[in-house]
Amino acid sequence: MEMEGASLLQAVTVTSAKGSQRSSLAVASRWWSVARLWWRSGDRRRAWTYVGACAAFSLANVGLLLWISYAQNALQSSLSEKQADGFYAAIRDYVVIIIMAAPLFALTDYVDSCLTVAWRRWLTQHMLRTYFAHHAYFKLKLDPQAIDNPDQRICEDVRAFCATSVGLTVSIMRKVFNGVAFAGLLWSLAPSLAVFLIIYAVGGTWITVSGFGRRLMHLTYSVLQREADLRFALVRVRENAESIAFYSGDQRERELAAARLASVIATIFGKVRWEAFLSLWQNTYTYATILLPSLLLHKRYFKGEIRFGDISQASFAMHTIEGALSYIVNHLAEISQLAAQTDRLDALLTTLVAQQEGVPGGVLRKPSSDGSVVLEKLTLSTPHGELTVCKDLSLALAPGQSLLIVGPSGVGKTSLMRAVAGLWSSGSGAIVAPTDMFFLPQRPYMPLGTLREQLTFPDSYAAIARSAAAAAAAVDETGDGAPGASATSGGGAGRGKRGDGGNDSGEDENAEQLGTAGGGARRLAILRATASGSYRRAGSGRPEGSSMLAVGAGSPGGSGPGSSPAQDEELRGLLDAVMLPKLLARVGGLDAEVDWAHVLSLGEQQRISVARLLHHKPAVAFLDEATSALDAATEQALYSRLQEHCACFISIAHRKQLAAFHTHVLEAQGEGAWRLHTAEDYLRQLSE
Ligand SMILES: Nc1ncnc2c1ncn2[C@@H]1O[C@H](COP(=O)(O)OP(=O)(O)OP(=O)(O)O)[C@@H](O)[C@H]1O
Repeated sequence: MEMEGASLLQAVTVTSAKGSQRSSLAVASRWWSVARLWWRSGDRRRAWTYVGACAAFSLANVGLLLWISYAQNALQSSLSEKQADGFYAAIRDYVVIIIMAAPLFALTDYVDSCLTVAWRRWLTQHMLRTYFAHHAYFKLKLDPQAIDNPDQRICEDVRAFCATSVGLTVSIMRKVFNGVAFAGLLWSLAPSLAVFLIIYAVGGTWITVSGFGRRLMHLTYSVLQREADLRFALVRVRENAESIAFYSGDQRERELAAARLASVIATIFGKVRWEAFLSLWQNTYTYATILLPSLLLHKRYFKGEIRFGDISQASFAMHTIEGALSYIVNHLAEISQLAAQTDRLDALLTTLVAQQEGVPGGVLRKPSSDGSVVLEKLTLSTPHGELTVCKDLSLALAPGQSLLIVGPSGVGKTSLMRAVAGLWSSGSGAIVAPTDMFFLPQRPYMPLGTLREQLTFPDSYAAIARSAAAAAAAVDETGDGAPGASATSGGGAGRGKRGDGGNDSGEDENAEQLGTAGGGARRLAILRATASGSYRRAGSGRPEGSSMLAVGAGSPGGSGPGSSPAQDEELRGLLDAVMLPKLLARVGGLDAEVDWAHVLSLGEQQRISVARLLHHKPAVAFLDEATSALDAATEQALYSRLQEHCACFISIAHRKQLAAFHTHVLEAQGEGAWRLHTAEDYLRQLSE
């Protein structure tokens, strides 16, 4: 089916002006490069089954049409010749045709819709896998000019691409079948009509493509882009509602949305004007041939060479073939729409794949076998090289040691962390680090979900369920439910398992890097909430659990997805540890779901982030001003917890007194230079 689609678009080039040839061919090849992903994937059997069913129903449709044309011929001829027997026979045929046509047409539409939905599901899943692999969603943001609105491309453009592709390719397939089936019939009745039709359709297609094709495609692309920009402006308002309200930025944001709406409307009006011209041309083109069969055949009819019904059958055949040959003329708007959607999807996929392959060279990353973090002659710059963050920086941090990074705002402290996390790699030198690291970014991220999911983020849902199962099993074994009795593999191994667990998913074709950044290395898991409220997924993984803190019982807790008494106890303990013991009662338990980013204060969000860190217990923890919104006493209490539970941690902070909780201090000197102190030396210098 997609072959016909490609050849349709290629056919545009045959009849198009020289200038637009390359672009039509390029569109066809881009369409094919997106379409073939499914046809060649592990799901290709389903794809080809649907295509086979579509082809079978299309053939049945053509057979029925041919039958209708003969029944109509018989009906009209018998009427004009006053033959009652012939008339009743034709009526009988018509009744049978109608009885067969109703279910056939319904089934045809059903199979087309199934094909569209199955394709959309696969392509969206593929896009999501690619988008979330190797932090691609983050890297896209580094060059916002490259790809606009990836979210709209993944949701809306994929949906429209599949629907339009199926609609066009299936109807092209039917037109081809119709054209072939009726060509012989028309040739036998009126060869001159057949020759005329071919010339007419070729000329009409050429005028349509060269006059309207590129212009409409460009306008369609612009409409899609501007509509996505408008939606994005409104999403940003929703996400930043409180800040905008504090600034009283209502007027400014409304003006921005209104300006974007104006841009959408102006582009749509431009498109509508061109569509009106196109419609004028299409109508003229179609109606000009309405009388042609009668004009060409009436003399033969008057001479008695053909029957009356032959004229209407020739007319039917002519319009069927004309519909097939003039497909591009009559469907240019949809083809332009498909070309624009194809462009947007192909550009997104190409960019995502290029990001996965990475830029050759740059900072080298090596795994650390002993849990130490080592920078070897690290020279790091911003992604496009505007600024050098550090030059030839070397340091080694062994397990048991900790580092505080200090320096003025904008000097490059977070950038160093980005490099260790693998988010930035422009520069030279090497970074040796364990895979088991956990990063707390400057702005806490509160995902959608329950309090339980806030505390265990970024564990996949599957990992949460496994963790709960493991904890429950441990409770069963010991019989006392004490959290210390649950699996104690530790957060480090835990995150390794989280990655492994993802490999169980048969859906996942692209292996994703194991977790280096806390918020990013989350495997896609296909889940269903079972009737009992627990989660299940295909395949099984090793149990994962990490209960680590002494806990107090009695605070309210839920029994939602993935929960177990032991895990609930562990999570309550975490809340106590970060000094949020009353939160459970306030929000209604571990399985309460609220808009956390807006309900919790920034300091509370930061404490939830630290609880996540304690839950995961990584080999190395990174805190980027992760306690900046807390009062000094709470901050110090949290750092004391961190010292107890983390073998190695690296912090960025502006409060220099935090050096007391670290063994070393890395101080920015400016111009890419850094100086390493022991914490004691640094504190002594501060007090002097
Ligand atoms: N994606 C980017 N492209 C280009 N420059 C960037 C990018 N991200 C950050 N920068 C620049 O790199 C420099 C270092 O940024 P970074 O976030 O590391 O500073 P910082 O020392 O952590 O600052 P602060 O203490 O204010 O958080 C800044 O001048 C910043 O504007």
